[in-house]
Amino acid sequence: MPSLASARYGKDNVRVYKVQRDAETGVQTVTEMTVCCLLEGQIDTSYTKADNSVVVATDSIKNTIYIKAKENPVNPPELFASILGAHFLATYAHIHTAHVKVVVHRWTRMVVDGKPHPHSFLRDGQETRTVKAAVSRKAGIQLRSGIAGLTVLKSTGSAFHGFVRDEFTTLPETWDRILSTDVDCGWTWRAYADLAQVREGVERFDAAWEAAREITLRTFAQDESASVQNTMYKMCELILEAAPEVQRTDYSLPNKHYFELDLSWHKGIKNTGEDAEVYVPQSGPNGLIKCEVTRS
Ligand SMILES: O=c1[nH]c(=O)c2[nH]c(=O)[nH]c2[nH]1
Repeated sequence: MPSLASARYGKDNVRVYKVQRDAETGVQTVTEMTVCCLLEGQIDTSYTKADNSVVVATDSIKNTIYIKAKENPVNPPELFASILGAHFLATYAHIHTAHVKVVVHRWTRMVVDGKPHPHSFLRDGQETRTVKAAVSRKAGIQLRSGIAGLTVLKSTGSAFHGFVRDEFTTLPETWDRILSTDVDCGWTWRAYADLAQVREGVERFDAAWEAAREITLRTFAQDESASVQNTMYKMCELILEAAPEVQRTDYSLPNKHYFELDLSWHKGIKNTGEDAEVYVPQSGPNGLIKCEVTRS
């Protein structure tokens, strides 16, 4: 006998833009985000018995996202995701969990003639700030904040040697290589009982995002990397140190390989080892290294 093991539904890819205008200074601040909101609860009969009386239409969920963005601050995204999730629980008794994901896209203020421009912005990279909120009657508000799509490269200061060598190994050891990755990292907060607890000390969220970003970039640049594994672990440790309310940190890092190229076939050109200058960036396969670090 089949039974519905789990179910959630809602609207994905809801694109929202909000502007804040400072009447005194004329300075405008913009936020662009993509929101996904999925509901869980007593909705089984909509799947098993064609009972739509338990369905809040995904179109209504989309409308709610716009209304809540108008009524409330959209920054920090942790607060907005919590407000949105809490709304669905407060409004619909049969919904027990709202899963909200907010992806904030970069609009960085332009500097023109050396001055920050009051209303012009540029997209400086595909990096996003992310929040996943699970708002539930049982567990309160669980938040995982993160950074995705932050592409970095260092041209030296990275090694990889001492790994297992056996009959499957062709990779030479290296004491100097290129290291490049698209950073996907996250930090999971202690559970908050309700919206009031999220609001109280709300500045913790921007502070942690700034610290995590700074720690990621500084550690990537300054660490004499023994491996992706070791460098990412150092980043996790530092984020836990910087944000006391964070319980767990995680990284998922592709190792984007740049292969040396033997050009000796052309007039004996030296382009390997110490003479390597022209490399071949690889699109795949790539390493993929992940970890989660918690407080012990
Ligand atoms: O930092 C690395 N970790 C690995 O596990 C690995 N494996 C590999 O082929 N290259 C690398 N680099």
